[in-house]
Amino acid sequence: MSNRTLYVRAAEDLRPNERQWQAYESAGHCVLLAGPGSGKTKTLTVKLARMLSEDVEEPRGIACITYNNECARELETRLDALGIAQSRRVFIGTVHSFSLTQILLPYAKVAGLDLPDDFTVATTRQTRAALEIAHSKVIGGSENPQNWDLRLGRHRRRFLNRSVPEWQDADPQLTQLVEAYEANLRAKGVIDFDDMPILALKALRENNWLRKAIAAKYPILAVDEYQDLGRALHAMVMGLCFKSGIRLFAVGDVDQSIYGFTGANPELLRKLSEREDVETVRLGLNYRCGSQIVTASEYALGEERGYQAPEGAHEGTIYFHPCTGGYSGQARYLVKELIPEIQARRPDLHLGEIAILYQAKFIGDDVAAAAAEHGYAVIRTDGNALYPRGSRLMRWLEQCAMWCCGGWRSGHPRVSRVISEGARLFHEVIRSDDDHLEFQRAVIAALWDRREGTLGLHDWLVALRAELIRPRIGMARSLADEVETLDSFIERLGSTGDIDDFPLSEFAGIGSGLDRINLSSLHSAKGREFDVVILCGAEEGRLPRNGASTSEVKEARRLFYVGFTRARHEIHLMYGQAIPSRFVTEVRQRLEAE
Ligand SMILES: Nc1ncnc2c1ncn2[C@@H]1O[C@H](COP(=O)(O)OP(=O)(O)OP(=O)(O)O)[C@@H](O)[C@H]1O
Repeated sequence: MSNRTLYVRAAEDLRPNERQWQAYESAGHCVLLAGPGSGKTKTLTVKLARMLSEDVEEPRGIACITYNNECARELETRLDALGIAQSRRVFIGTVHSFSLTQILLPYAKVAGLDLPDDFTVATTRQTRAALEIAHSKVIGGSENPQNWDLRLGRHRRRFLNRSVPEWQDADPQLTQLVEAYEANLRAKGVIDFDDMPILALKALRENNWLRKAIAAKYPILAVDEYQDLGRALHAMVMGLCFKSGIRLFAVGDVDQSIYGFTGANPELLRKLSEREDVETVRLGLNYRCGSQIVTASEYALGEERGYQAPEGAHEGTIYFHPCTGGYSGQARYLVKELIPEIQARRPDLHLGEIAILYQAKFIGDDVAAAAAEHGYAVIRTDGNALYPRGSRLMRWLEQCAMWCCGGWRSGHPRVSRVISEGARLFHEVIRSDDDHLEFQRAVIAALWDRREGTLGLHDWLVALRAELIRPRIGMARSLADEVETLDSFIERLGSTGDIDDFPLSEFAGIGSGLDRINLSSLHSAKGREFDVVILCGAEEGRLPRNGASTSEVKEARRLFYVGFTRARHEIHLMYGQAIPSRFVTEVRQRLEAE
């Protein structure tokens, strides 16, 4: 099927929804504002496919930016279904990777950023060391220098323009710490994560030709999850879209803003939508959640938004589970009683359609331990996951594993896909057709001899690292931190590591995810959907936290709302019976009063 047929067919779903169709037909800057499950991402992806085919001529393309690697992963999957993959014409990724790969790596030198020619991305070890040295110089004392990490980041993101007097005056000690820290990084020839958008913005601001160059390559910029993207991206959008002619298609929801602690400000989206030169479209239907869940979601948010389920939608059910025994008691109840009960009631449901969401990773530890004890396979997406689920390198290795464990026979995934994704990952070193051919041969040779699900994952990864990754990584500057992720995972699997080695087939299963329960932090569940959502640890002290300020309580409430609205058919709220979260209590009381 041609790409055009794919998106034209997908667009037919949008046609009955007048407002989705309006956004699909928009010709200028467009901002789509809407609640959970309203089809923002769906409309964005179909519109993107259309714009790529009808509005942008080769070799020009489209850049699509989203909040984190998880969201980028979701977008890539959805665009893939429309026949669109990352390519020279299509950028899909975070604002950090856009800044690094589209602005800093190609243009840092000519843009006068004063970075060493061969700068790379700092590893965690390097950033920690740089902070330690800066701390001993500027602050001193016996406290842990890493305690300053959050404040340091916030200060850097707050002052995107350092030529204002407040940069020196607002908090002189913190400014000195930032300057010493950055000087230490530069002395090592590296930049860190926060540097990426900050330096990219600086380069764009100071070089009109650079804005034109980006506009020439990407005449259209799409942004998903705008409410969480922070001030640097907003400033880039202002410059690129409203001064340099790039057309904007942005989607977001102020009520789902959950990254205030990193400096995101939902007001920026509101302001954008109020501009006269922007067509703002608001969607009102929630296609994801059953009608009861849609109604209750407004109780969860504590605001009336008037969202509705489409006519004929299923009802959906909200369950309350007061528990005893702390988080481990909730985890035991969950795997011993609740999940078996759901499986008995709905024998056709894949475990991959169930998500257990929580606010803190240590709750995930309890759930993971209980699940392991009862023989449930899980996929974790939180700070204690085996490896960061958003890692592009690990994701590619998962695909390689799927190919070795049967994909070579079934075509899921196809070898051409494994090769093209790998080539994109190593795009800095695979430049010519010959490079590509050589890479293709190396991938096939490395995987062909290892098509056996019972192989130990540790040795399999060590071999692929040696044959495919190490020979290319030296020149792939954008992948330095990814390799650190792989190295530390291999170390953890090794004989002195803290996790037992496991068979390749299990690793491949992580890639496909069908028969594994999803364990995820509430933050990482953003943008995703599941048939059954179990929100555990929904209690006072945790959601919201003890001592939370008014704005933190509001953000905790939005986080609860995001978790609540991931569910299609069932949402289960689980909490210590003596201390249900005030948000749970409100949902319950308002449902009882109906
Ligand atoms: N017009 C439509 N007709 C039928 N289903 C739709 C339509 N629009 C969206 N959907 C379905 O609704 C669900 C939610 O869509 P999507 O994930 O795009 O919403 P969203 O607004 O991005 O959600 P969130 O903000 O909660 O992440 C998806 O399963 C999608 O396929």
